[in-house]
Amino acid sequence: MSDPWNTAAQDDPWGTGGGDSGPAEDANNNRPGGKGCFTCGEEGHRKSDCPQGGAGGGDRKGCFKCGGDHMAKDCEQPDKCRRCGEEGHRVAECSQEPQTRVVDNEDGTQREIYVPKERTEEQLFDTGISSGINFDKFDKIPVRSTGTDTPKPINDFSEANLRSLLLDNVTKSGYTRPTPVQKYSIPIILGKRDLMSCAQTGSGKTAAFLLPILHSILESGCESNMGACPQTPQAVIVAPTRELAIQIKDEARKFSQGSMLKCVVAYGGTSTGYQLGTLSRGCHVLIATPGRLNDFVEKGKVSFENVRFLVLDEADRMLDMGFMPAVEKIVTSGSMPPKGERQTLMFSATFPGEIQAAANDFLVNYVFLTVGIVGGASSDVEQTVYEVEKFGKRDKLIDILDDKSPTDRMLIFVETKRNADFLATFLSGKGHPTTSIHGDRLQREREEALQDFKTGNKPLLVATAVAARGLDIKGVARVLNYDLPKSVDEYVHRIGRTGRVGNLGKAYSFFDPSQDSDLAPGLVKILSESDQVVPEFLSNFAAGAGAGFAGNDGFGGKDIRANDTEDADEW
Ligand SMILES: Nc1ncnc2c1ncn2[C@@H]1O[C@H](COP(=O)(O)OP(=O)(O)OP(=O)(O)O)[C@@H](O)[C@H]1O
Repeated sequence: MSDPWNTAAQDDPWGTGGGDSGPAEDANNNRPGGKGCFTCGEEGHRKSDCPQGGAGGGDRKGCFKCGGDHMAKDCEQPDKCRRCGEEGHRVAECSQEPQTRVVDNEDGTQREIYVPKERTEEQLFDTGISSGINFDKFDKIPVRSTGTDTPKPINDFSEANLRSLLLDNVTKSGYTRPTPVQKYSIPIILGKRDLMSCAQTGSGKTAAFLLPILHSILESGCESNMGACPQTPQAVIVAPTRELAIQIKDEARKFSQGSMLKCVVAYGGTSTGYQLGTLSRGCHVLIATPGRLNDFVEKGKVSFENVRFLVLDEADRMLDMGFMPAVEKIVTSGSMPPKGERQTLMFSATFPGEIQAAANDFLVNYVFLTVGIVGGASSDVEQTVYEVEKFGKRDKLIDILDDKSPTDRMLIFVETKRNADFLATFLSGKGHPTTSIHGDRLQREREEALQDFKTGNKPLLVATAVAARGLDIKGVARVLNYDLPKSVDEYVHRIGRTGRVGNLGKAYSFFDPSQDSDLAPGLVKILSESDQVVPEFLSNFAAGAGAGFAGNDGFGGKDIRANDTEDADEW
């Protein structure tokens, strides 16, 4: 019988179609362990380039066990498991868990095939941040929705008629009341409407889309789908970074615990074979970064034919210049139901007008929901901006560190990957246990760095923008913009890693006039809107920069549709 998950694939370490770690990881047809061409057994080329023919349609097929001129099934050598290396069974029958391993590349270098560790069910309930002293103030934040026939908000989770299993898990997560974005978004999504939802960082947007989606899928009854190929998830959630995708998957697993529902994550830098193996066991909700998602669709392992919900988390980041082509590819993929047939949901704390215009193409008759100021900073974050020139930054950082308890966690943002490593080494040398996260680190190192930071083993984390969005980490008391970002929206996301769900936090920023003067007007606006002290030097730079700033436009932001006033409710 043919095996759609390719369990006998020659280049498949987990029996599921591949195991490399880059986005196009299975495209190379590398032999296990990198030992030569599959067709002729020679090293130095791939089977697709083999002069004897091969992947390109040639009829010679070298045995993947011994390299001989016959099919593997006719080989006299015993089967050897590609996972544990033992004879007598194949990978599909192996009882050992897949593990991270290092393989040789054709060019003599090595690469790591990373298999992440799954959180246990109990650990899932341990990760969320407990609500803080200002949680009740959330209810005072003005909420506005525009669009026709907008479903009315709920005041309590019980009013949403969610499945009891979900309500139990919400209670087990420590949620007593919905946050404003949850009060409004849950009934809108349950009312089968498209939604563009904008609410401040750390205000519970993840549960706002997960709960109604999980409810709807559970209501319709979820088949196991075990072994089906392609897998046909009912919900696809796209996130801009790997760590955010993992976090959303863990939240989805947490809320659906005790049900048949399968929530699977797919992201780059990790063994595709391992991820496909997980996927092959069934998938109702797929959370993914765009590159890996498109890769799986192209490989025929995922089809969107059953998609009822498409979520773009951090929607503005998903639709900015860098991500737009990948997102368009997902949305226009042949199997994706057209807008109107699927529900499309977008969430972020920032929504610039041009991004709303782009988003318009993906939504139909949508509700535009704003909780507070579009693009506004959380008022629970105390913001301080220092004027510091490039060469004064390190001393100023040490001053700030000396002023904090050594166990307080602080997230330090820098602009370049090189500087992240450099600063982490410098701080470690000064006796401050520090780790770093950025795009040049191996995925295993990235996840280990986050874990070290979360546990407090390394209370300082130096990061590039990769950690700016969505990450929800307990006990982050302070954020420092060692280098300020280029846009004020990115500033809002960065400082939003602290001061979450009603907890208080502090954000420091080093304003270097030679680099950051264009940001001054935007910063002044953000600081003023969130009742922070605006330093005189910053006002002066802002006045000098003139009208260069085109940021948000105050409370409620603006629904870019012409009928902004139609059926507008303000609460
Ligand atoms: N109703 C609630 N009661 C208490 N805690 C909640 C509630 N809803 C969410 N939380 C917790 O609040 C924290 C922040 O939630 P979440 O990460 O969804 O925020 P967000 O709005 O998506 O933030 P960001 O814009 O930074 O991505 C999480 O730890 C979550 O578990």
